[in-house]
Parts: sequence; C-alpha cells; structure tokens
Amino acid sequence: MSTPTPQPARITVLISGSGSNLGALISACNTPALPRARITHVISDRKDAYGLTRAADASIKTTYHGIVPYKKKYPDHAGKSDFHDARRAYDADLANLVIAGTPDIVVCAGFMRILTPSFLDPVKAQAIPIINLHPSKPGDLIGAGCIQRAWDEFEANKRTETGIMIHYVVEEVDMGEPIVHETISIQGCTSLSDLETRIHEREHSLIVKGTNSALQKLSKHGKA
Ligand SMILES: Nc1nc2c(c(=O)[nH]1)N[C@@H](CN(C=O)c1ccc(C(=O)N[C@@H](CCC(=O)O)C(=O)O)cc1)CN2
Ligand SMILES: NCC(=O)N[C@@H]1O[C@H](COP(=O)([O-])[O-])[C@@H](O)[C@H]1O
Repeated sequence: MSTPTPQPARITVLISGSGSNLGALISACNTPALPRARITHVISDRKDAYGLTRAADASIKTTYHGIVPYKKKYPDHAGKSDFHDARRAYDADLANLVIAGTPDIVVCAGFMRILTPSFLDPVKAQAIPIINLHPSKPGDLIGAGCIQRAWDEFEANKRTETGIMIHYVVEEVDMGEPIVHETISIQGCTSLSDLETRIHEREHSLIVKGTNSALQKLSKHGKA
C-alpha cells in the first residue's frame, strides 16, 4: 500500500498593516523554504490593512475583524482605560474565527493587538501553536514601537545593535520562547527609515524560517 501524501500544513496569519511579511510567507509556501504549507486564512483588525489586498490577490480567504463594534457594545466603565470587557469579547470571537478555519498554526505578522487569555486559551485548547514576529532581540525591547525605540537609543549612544525574532506567543507580551532570532547592527544607518528597511529585509526571511521551524516541530509530534 502506498504512503498517503501528507496534506499541506494550514496557516492562519493575523495582520494589522502592509503585510510585507505575509507576502514573504505567501511566496515561500510550497518551496523548499516552507514545504507542504499553505495560508488558508488572513485576518486583520484594520480594514485598511494592505495585507488584506495581498491575500485577496493570492486568492486567500480574508476577514476583517474590527474592535469598534465591541467598544460600542461594552462602553468603558469606571474609567477602565483599556476596555477590558470589549477586549475579552473581541478576543473570544477572534478565537472562534481562527478555530473555524482549522489551522495547524497561527502566525502573527505585524498584528498590533495584545492577545488576552480569551483568545489564547481556546486556541491552545485546540493544540494550535501561535507564533509572532517581533523586531527585537529576545528579552530586549517589548511591545509596540520597538524599531523607533532602538533608533532613539542608537542616536543617544545607548546601543549599536537591535534584533528580530520569531517567538511563541504567551500571555506575557513578547516573552514567549524564541524559535529563531538574529542580531541586527544599527551602525551605518543614517535614519529611522534606513533602520526600518534593514530590519524589514531581514524579517522577510526570518518569518519563513521561523514558521517552517515551528511546523517541523509539529510534524515531529505528528500534529501537522
Ligand atoms: N499576549 C500576547 N499578545 C501579543 C503578543 C504576545 O507576545 N503576547 N505579540 C504581539 C505583537 N506585538 C509585539 O510583537 C505587540 C503588538 C501590539 C502591542 C500593543 O501594545 N498594542 C496595543 C494597541 C496598539 C494600537 O492599537 O496601535 C493594545 O493592544 O492595546 C504590543 C505588542 C501580538 N499580541
Ligand atoms: N510588536 C510587533 C511589531 O512591531 N511587528 C512589526 O510589524 C511590522 C509588520 O510589517 P508588515 O505589515 O509589512 O509585515 C514588522 O516590522 C514587525 O516586526
């Protein structure tokens, strides 16, 4: 009896912006860099994210999942500044959206929302790993705006390098186990834009390498 051909790994990608890293993943699918893989769903929290266009142009299912209806349904109470209830309801519905697509893995590629346990727990219960691209070395800069902060510290002679990493997503933001990471020298950059270009160029190969590494780990455990 012949061995059945393994089905391609199903990838869901979360985005918020241009989607150049999504584009790198789309181009890499079913090449030696990312074999037997296909992106089956792209979800954005921003309606104007150009990444949605990149996905549609590649005939990939897209969903816009915005926060505004949740903020309207759960108005802030007692001055809760970061709208806990709205965020939890948003994340619970995002988890349902993701799970319905039966992915083998979720990749955050410039997804600019902090994910709460209302998302993390249901997805983890389905044994779906979540990984994230972050423009910093492990344990260095945390959160949004890290490229700007690295540039500001370089200009203040407080650092000469930064980095990029792909890491597993856990509740503590940007503190999940690194999968792959690279150090990037800032020396020679003459502007923030220079540094952003240098970082983006290196991210596009790292996100493919990190996604493939996470999928290989899954297949070793017979999950993908
Ligand atoms: N629980 C986790 N959620 C997310 C992680 C993570 O590691 N754990 N990684 C991020 C991506 N990310 C950095 O890599 C990141 C993105 C956004 C923010 C943030 O402060 N977002 C604000 C909203 C900002 C905005 O609307 O412009 C917020 O959510 O209040 C921090 C880190 C993906 N999520
Ligand atoms: N904290 C997360 C974060 O800052 N992510 C950053 O968002 C950009 C997405 O670019 P893209 O939309 O062109 O792929 C990337 O530079 C990535 O490092």
